[in-house]
Amino acid sequence: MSVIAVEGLTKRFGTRTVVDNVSLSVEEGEIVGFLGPNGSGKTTTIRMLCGLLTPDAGTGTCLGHDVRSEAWKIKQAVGYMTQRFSFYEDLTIAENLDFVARLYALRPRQAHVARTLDALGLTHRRDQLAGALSGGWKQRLALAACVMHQPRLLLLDEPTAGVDPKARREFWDQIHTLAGDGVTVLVSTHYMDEAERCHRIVYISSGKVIARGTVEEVVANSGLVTYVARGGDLHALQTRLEGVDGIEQVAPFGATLHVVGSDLGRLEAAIAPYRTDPATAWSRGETSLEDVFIQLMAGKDRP
Ligand SMILES: Nc1ncnc2c1ncn2[C@@H]1O[C@H](COP(=O)(O)OP(=O)(O)OP(=O)(O)O)[C@@H](O)[C@H]1O
Repeated sequence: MSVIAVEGLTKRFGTRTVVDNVSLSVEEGEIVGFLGPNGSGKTTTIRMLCGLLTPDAGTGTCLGHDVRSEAWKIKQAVGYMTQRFSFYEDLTIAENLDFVARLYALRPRQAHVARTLDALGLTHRRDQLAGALSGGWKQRLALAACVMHQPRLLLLDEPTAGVDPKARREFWDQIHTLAGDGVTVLVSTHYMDEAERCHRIVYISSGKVIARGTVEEVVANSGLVTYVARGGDLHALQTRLEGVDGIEQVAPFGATLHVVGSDLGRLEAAIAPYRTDPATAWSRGETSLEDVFIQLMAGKDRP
């Protein structure tokens, strides 16, 4: 049985439908990335999955519990990390975890706290005040608090926002270790490198799922083709290429310019006049996940 199996989840706030007919199926041990622009409905979907919001329409289960009638069972069973983890800044790491252990009525409490500190590499910092921790260590404490009751499903809402790359890398190593032990993870993120660390991704826009699959599948299904220009005055070239028929995106990447279109023939025709400049070398490039997301976001804005 899938760990998450929901169909047609819908949520309205007033007259606005912010989650519109979302279906998701996630298997044990899978890490699924949940992506989409700000306000697209990721948090609202996650809150329906963890039993904090009742869907206006749709059915399904999380960890085998019904999302409508057994929300209280889901709340106890999942590990949910909110965008803003709140903890007591004037308590130490160990004291914060002890408090969480009380909330979940874990016994023996000290053993649960010690095991979690150890698993998350927090033992040597157990007596540090939470308020004095750097962003990365705060996130690690947040993860510790959400895994201490050993949930089989983690719902993580932008867990690494504002955290430096090294701490994000370590955080993701922890996520993969947990998944290796069979824990299932649904994680929302705006970071492309994090999307690439997921087994699968689901992209939501205006409350609707508009792309899903492995990163390779999502890139391939986008149908986008990319040329890379190198050398010469790339800034001037960018200005000239923007808005040219057949070219949908022009973006600098380091010392190169990525030129993206959705039709190879039209893209090649569009760049042909500029390929005569000997200062600039052109080659076919890999379309990036970021190119695809920019395209998906642009599509949303079209009438
Ligand atoms: N309780 C609420 N009442 C009214 N509108 C809400 C409520 N919660 C969320 N919304 C609106 O629903 C839409 C979706 O919000 P949601 O937080 O689910 O998006 P998100 O994809 O998580 O965004 P972000 O990436 O910025 O976190 C937004 O327009 C938001 O303002």
